[in-house]
Amino acid sequence: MATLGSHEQKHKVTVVGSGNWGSAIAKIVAENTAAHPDLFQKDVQMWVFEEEYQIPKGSKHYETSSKFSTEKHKLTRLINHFHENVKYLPDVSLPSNIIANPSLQESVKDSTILIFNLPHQFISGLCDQMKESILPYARGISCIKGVEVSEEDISLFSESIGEKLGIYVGALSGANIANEVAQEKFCETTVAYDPPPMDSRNPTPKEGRTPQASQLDLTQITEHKDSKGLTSTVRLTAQPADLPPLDHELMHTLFHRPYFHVHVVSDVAGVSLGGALKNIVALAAGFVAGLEWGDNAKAAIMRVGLLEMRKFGKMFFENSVRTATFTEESAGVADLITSCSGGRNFRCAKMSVQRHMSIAEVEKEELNGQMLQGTSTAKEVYGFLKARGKEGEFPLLTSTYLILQGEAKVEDLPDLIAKPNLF
Ligand SMILES: NC(=O)c1ccc[n+]([C@@H]2O[C@H](COP(=O)([O-])OP(=O)(O)OC[C@H]3O[C@@H](n4cnc5c(N)ncnc54)[C@H](O)[C@@H]3O)[C@@H](O)[C@H]2O)c1
Ligand SMILES: O=P(O)(O)OC[C@H](O)CO
Repeated sequence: MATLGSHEQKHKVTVVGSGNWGSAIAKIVAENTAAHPDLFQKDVQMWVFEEEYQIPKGSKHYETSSKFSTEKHKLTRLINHFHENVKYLPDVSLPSNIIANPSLQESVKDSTILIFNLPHQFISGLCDQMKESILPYARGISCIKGVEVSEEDISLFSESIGEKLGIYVGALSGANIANEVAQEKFCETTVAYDPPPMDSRNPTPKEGRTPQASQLDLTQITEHKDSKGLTSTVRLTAQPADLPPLDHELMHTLFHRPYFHVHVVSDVAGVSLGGALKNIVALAAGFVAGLEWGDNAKAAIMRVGLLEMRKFGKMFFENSVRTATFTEESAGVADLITSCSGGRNFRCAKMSVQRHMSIAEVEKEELNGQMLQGTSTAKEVYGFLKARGKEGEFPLLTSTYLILQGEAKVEDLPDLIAKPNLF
């Protein structure tokens, strides 16, 4: 338990996102804010992308609550009434101090800790919508497993969210299938948090805002090495001294549970890349499982996949990534193993081969609104590699994308990964 002394102010926590993992993480942090009233405000805001939902026949609430089972209701209303995310994390009780909120601006207001947890394709637009509503000294953690890619560049979501919002953002990733975590089955995770040091001798007001006097003193330009090793200047606002310091110990206190063991590290690039790239490898593992090639074939895919993940980190994030993260942390090899065993990417890829259906059709049929991240990440990473003529150096990542596109066959995977020059 953290003993951080007594502080006048407490951290307010918001989870931006309420899907399968968003709801499970909200459960964890709400348990911890309730357990540590010296550090945190008890209530946790959870921003919900509002939709109408009808309790399905067969669900336990269908029999007991006729008011809600006969027609559609707003998902926020259902979550706050039943203390359960009936659509995205059904049959798991959520603590009553989680407040489902359909207003993004309202839910992030006054929060000192923002946890970003939603499918990666939506985050950029949401940052624009919340920019003016957040505290300048908020800090963030991205639980998003993906990378932001264009043909010109690749960046970590922690960094791109941080740049858009003008705050520091770390990352959380690990071998964490949400349903298992929510049922409080033991697992580990990795939190990466490494904010640039603030120099209290050099305060600089933040442009474009009208800061209050206390903020004026705390905002400054600080030198920072980004995940590509480039030194840039960032404007950061220090948190007020009467808030508990947001350091590794506090991060541990916020996320650690008896069933959810947290290791806090500084390698944001390694933790983020592990979470993003393993989703592509899990698709490939699902493809060979769909052909019933057995565990040895899957192990071969995972071995090659892990090597390509490490190589990708070395090649494009050489100055920041700690390659041992891929083999030593939950966010690396452990996540790869669990994702290639029971993850959604693995399961849907396997079903697509078995049923001779596209993976998008399987996703729609099986996931009830949850979203695969591997398919879009495979496309984005392929585009990035191809623009650099590097696709042959990552034969597994490349062939997985070509299989998704119908341009290669699963049966050819052994040859494709053995002879990279085929690309
Ligand atoms: N589910 C898991 O087991 C798991 C575990 C660890 C990490 N992750 C990662 O966590 C992240 C979030 O995944 P998840 O499982 O919570 O999501 P999910 O797959 O359950 O996605 C559904 C969510 O997307 C939201 N959504 C739909 N349309 C939207 C829109 N237009 N704008 C904003 N939101 C919209 C829905 O409201 C819902 O909350 C992903 O990066 C994923 O890879 C997932
Ligand atoms: O279900 P997936 O494939 O999105 O994977 C879930 C988690 O990332 C596993 O750690």
